[in-house]
Amino acid sequence: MSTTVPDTTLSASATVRARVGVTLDRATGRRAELVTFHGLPDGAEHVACVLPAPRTAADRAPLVRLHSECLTGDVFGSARCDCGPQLDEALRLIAEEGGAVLYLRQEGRGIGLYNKLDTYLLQDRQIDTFEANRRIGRGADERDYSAAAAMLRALGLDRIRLLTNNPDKTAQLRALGIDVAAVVPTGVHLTAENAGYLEAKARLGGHTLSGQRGEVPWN
Ligand SMILES: Nc1nc2c(ncn2[C@@H]2O[C@H](COP(=O)(O)OP(=O)(O)OP(=O)(O)O)[C@@H](O)[C@H]2O)c(=O)[nH]1
Ligand SMILES: [Zn+2]
Repeated sequence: MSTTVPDTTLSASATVRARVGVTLDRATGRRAELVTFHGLPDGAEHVACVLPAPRTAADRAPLVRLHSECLTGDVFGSARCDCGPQLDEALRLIAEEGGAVLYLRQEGRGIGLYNKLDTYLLQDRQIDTFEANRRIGRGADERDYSAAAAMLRALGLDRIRLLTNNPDKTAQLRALGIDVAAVVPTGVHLTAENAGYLEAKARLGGHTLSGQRGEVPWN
């Protein structure tokens, strides 16, 4: 699913507003910093969760996940999608070697929570996840990652390894001047309930769902 690739010349800059220490009891038990920003291009309250590199970590680009908000999956643990397990996986992997999760307030691939829930009603009638967005007059995927690029720059993370199965994230970040040195696939968190959704993402959205671990150099 390719969205509009942003123009690098429009690439916004942001600065760090606050760094707040927290312990991530649910996912890892590790200390982390929640970072807020001034000047994000879309005005949304995106937040970065930064985990320091353990002393033993190899000297390589930090691991980063762009996680789009999914209240149903992340908070309630809905099995309609794979977001909750992906977030926990990202926090675990990033705690092991250092890096950041950017928690992006892009609920429903950018259409918002109520609209996403409306599309769930359509999906209950066998309409796929992308077509359901279109049926309510919205884009299949309305996300752009300009704010994410600005956050990475403000954190000094210009060169990263990106944890994703979504090629659009990599393409957009690169167009915005972030050096994505490698792509690390996320696991495939398949359930009976999310099988159709994952199949549509692979077939229509170009997501790689090999289930393979191991990073792919990006060039
Ligand atoms: N509109 C819509 N949004 C959904 C649906 N299921 C999950 N989402 C949203 O999709 C976003 C997660 O995007 P995904 O495409 O699953 O994954 P991704 O983050 O783009 O890609 P990965 O990095 O590989 O995980 C979150 O904002 C979810 O709220 C759905 O059926 N319809
Ligand atoms: Zn989800």
